[in-house]
Amino acid sequence: MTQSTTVAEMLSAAAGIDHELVTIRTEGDVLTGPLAQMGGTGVFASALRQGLFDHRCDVAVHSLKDLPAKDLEGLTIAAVPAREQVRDALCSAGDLPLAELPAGAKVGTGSPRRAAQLRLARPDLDVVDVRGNVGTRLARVRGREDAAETSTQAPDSARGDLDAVVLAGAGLARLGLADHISELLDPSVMLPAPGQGVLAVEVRSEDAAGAPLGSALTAADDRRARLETTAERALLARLNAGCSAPIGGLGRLLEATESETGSGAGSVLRLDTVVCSPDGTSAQRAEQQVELDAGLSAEEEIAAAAALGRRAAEQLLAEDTGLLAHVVDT
Ligand SMILES: NCc1[nH]cc(CCC(=O)O)c1CC(=O)O
Repeated sequence: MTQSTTVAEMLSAAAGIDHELVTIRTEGDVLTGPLAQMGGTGVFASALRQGLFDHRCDVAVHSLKDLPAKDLEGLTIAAVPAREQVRDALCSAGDLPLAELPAGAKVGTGSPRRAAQLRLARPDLDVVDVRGNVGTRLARVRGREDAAETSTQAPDSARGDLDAVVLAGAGLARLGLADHISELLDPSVMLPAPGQGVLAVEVRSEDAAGAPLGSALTAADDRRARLETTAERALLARLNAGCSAPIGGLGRLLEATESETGSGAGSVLRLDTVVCSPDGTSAQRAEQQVELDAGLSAEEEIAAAAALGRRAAEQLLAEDTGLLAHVVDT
């Protein structure tokens, strides 16, 4: 609701039109139990997409990370606004960083990707499955019991029973809860999910260009976020993996002045990836980059970003350590 309000206000101001917020409950909101066992991708996205097809709404606002990596006929991701905080955040009792959590500390996450990387970094931790919205998860941390929204008070048994939780920094930032962050985890320790921290504004394809929304959508699209997430999602698509797979991927656009290639005025798009065994005992990594020539058109840049994601996937598949077979349908 917070994300959708932000996007609705931005689009309606840019297009000079009114808007109405349409609330759609998704399976991901309603079903309980581990997210990883909910039958794969789309638990947050499918109901919103049906709302577009049914004309119950004209614009759907997703967390890009929750959208299946393959395009859906008839719908277009017409805008990818600028990325929020991309890192995962540790929220701990006493504000301890990950390295200083006591041995055996109970750390909550519902994400196989976060669980596996936590175990890789700290095999001694007790990683606990948690669900619920951000406030409910924060309230599981000792000393942060008051973080739960009053409307969603969890039972006492599920409050203050953990030493820490790991949540997306972006979600905390968007909800004004960033002061609960004890440490933003470095991507060398915890690679975020492909698409993390980025919203996807989806419309029926025939509405993507032209009045009244076309130019407002174009203005809302951020080149950096578009390129980085195109590479990240191409990785997932090529691996046939969804957001519940223990796979991290982070694209980074390094502008000409920051990139170390020293050639031309182009920028460099870099993609770091990790595939983890679900138990967090092993991991496979691939790093790839591509130079984006200053003369490329927007379409050519996007095609190069998608090729980068596929190349990283091919590298992971070629190395064939046996790990991928456990986490995706290859
Ligand atoms: N899977 C749920 C989900 N989808 C997007 C976010 C966070 C916001 C974002 O990454 O944009 C979250 C919650 C979380 O991961 O803690």
